[in-house]
This record gives sequence, structure tokens and C-alpha cells, in this order.
Amino acid sequence: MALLELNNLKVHYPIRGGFFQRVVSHVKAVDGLSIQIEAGKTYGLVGESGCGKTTTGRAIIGLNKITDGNVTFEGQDLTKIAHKNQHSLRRDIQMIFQDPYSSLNGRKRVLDIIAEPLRNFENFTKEEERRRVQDLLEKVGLNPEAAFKYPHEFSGGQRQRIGIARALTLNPKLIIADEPVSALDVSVQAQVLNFMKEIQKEFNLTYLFISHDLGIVRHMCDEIGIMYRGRLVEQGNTEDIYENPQHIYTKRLISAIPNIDPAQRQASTQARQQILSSYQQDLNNLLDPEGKPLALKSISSSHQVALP
Ligand SMILES: Nc1ncnc2c1ncn2[C@@H]1O[C@H](COP(=O)(O)OP(=O)(O)OP(=O)(O)O)[C@@H](O)[C@H]1O
Repeated sequence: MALLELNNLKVHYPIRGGFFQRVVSHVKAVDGLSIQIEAGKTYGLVGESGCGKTTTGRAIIGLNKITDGNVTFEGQDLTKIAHKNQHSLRRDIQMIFQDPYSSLNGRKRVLDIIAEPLRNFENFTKEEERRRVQDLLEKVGLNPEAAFKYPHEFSGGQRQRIGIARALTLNPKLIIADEPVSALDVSVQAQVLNFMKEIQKEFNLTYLFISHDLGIVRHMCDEIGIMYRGRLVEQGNTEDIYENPQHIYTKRLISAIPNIDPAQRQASTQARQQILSSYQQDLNNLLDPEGKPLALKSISSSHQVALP
């Protein structure tokens, strides 16, 4: 049984107009989307801006109203179960947002940001809460003292690690990562993506990975779905689709990735190896906000990022 299933999902936004602000039409942001994600896998939802990726992610966690179709998590239809049970099921699904600069509340300490989901679901004492947050900070490679600082005291990559720690607080089964690195510069992108892969095994996570970047998706995902105007035009095993795209739209997207031509691939792989080893050096030299070396894990060869 798939962990998450979308069955003919439709999300239409009403457009209002006229004196009485009546609904005059709809934007069919998602219009009949069906996907299945197996536990422990990463499914990439890919497509150009405006095709409905974010709307899909938000509908799964209940931030957007579903017009039709359903979302099934561990066999339970999220659109049908009682509100109380929805609440407990939704602790198993967390989201990492695109922009680590705006998605963390700048007026709250990191402790309060990461503890927020805990406060909605658990009755932890202040001491238990602090311990849990500081454990998570260590897991994401930050100093536990970061708990008492504010988001503006961290770099973009560090902030995204804080966002990841917040998503991990409740030990979720599924994480929806909506363009998790597109606001970061390329060297930091590699660190965050590799880190997401590392924690996937440790925390037994399943990812729905939303991105417009086919290079990154190829590195991250077991399966992909190519989305166009609210629907899938093609889905399947990532390598199969990259090697042998069937739909004209997929072919166009893939042909637009630099260095995807097999003749050039070997050279670009060597170039990537070189860039990655220099990133590794940068990683080793990374310091936390207090100038101490960060406890980062190394990039293993199986976790290499396809750089542009
Ligand atoms: N609140 C809203 N009201 C009306 N239309 C909306 C709303 N939010 C999104 N849309 C429209 O729905 C469509 C899908 O938007 P969505 O943000 O899901 O796309 P996306 O693929 O995630 O794009 P991007 O990569 O640029 O974030 C777009 O046409 C967008 O303009």
C-alpha cells in the first residue's frame, strides 16, 4: 500500500468579480492529479512555474480546499475522516517551505520556532521541550546554543536547517519539500540536499519533493511526475524518464537541462566531482554563529548533487 495517494485531485480557486463579488470563474490550478508515493521513497513533482505544484502540496496538508478527488494517507482518506483524527494524522505530514528567509518568524527565538509543532500536539514541560529542540539542532548540524538566537543571526543554509528541524520535531512520516533550496545559492543547495538525503534513512522519511529544477530532481528522486497545467503528462522511474522521455513536454524540459547529452555527460560528471570535493572542503570549514566548527557529515559518493 502506498503511504500517500492522490486520486483525481482537483483544486480550483474561485475568481470573484462584479459589484457583489460573486464567483465569476475558476483557476483550475490542479485538475485531476493522481499519484502514489511508496514509504521511504522520494517522489519529485516537476513542472514550470504556475503548473500547480505548490497548490498540490498545500492541499495535502490541508492549507488549500480540495474541490474534488481525494488524498489518502496510510489508507485513510484525509478528506473524509473526522476533524479530530485529521489533526493526529496531520502530525505525520510536515512541510519544508521554499524561502528560509521569510518562512521563519523573525520575532521568535529558534527554540520557539522549532517547538511550535510540539506545543500543538504534545504536553511537554519546558525542560523536555528545550532538550528535544537542542537534540534536533545537533541532528541538523547546528550548535544547540542556536536555540536561544533569532533567525536573522543565521545564513540561508543554516535557516533552512532550522526549517528542517522544525519539520522533524514530531517525527513525521512524510515531508513535503516545496522548492526547499531554490532560495539558496548553489554551493549551499548541495549541502542542504545532501543533508536531506542523509536524514531520510535516519528518520525513515518519505519525501514529496516539489521543484522546477530537473537537475536537482534527478539527484533526489526515485520517481517523478511531470506536471503541466494542473495535470501530469508523464510519471515513472526517474532514470527511465530522463533516459527515455515519452511526452513532448517532458522531452522539451529535459533537453533544456545543460549537459544532459550523453557525450558530454562524462565530462560534466568529472567536473561535478571536482566541484563537490571543493564543496566538501567548504563544509569542513563551516563555522557556527559562534565560530565553532559545525558537526556536518561528509558527502558520500552516493549522495552527489547534479549541479547545473
Ligand atoms: N490563491 C490563489 N487564488 C487564485 N489563483 C491562484 C492562487 N494561488 C495560486 N493560483 C494560481 O494557480 C496556479 C497554480 O499556482 P501554484 O502556485 O500552485 O503553481 P506552482 O507550480 O507552484 O508555481 P511556482 O513554481 O511559481 O510556485 C497559477 O496559475 C496561480 O496563478
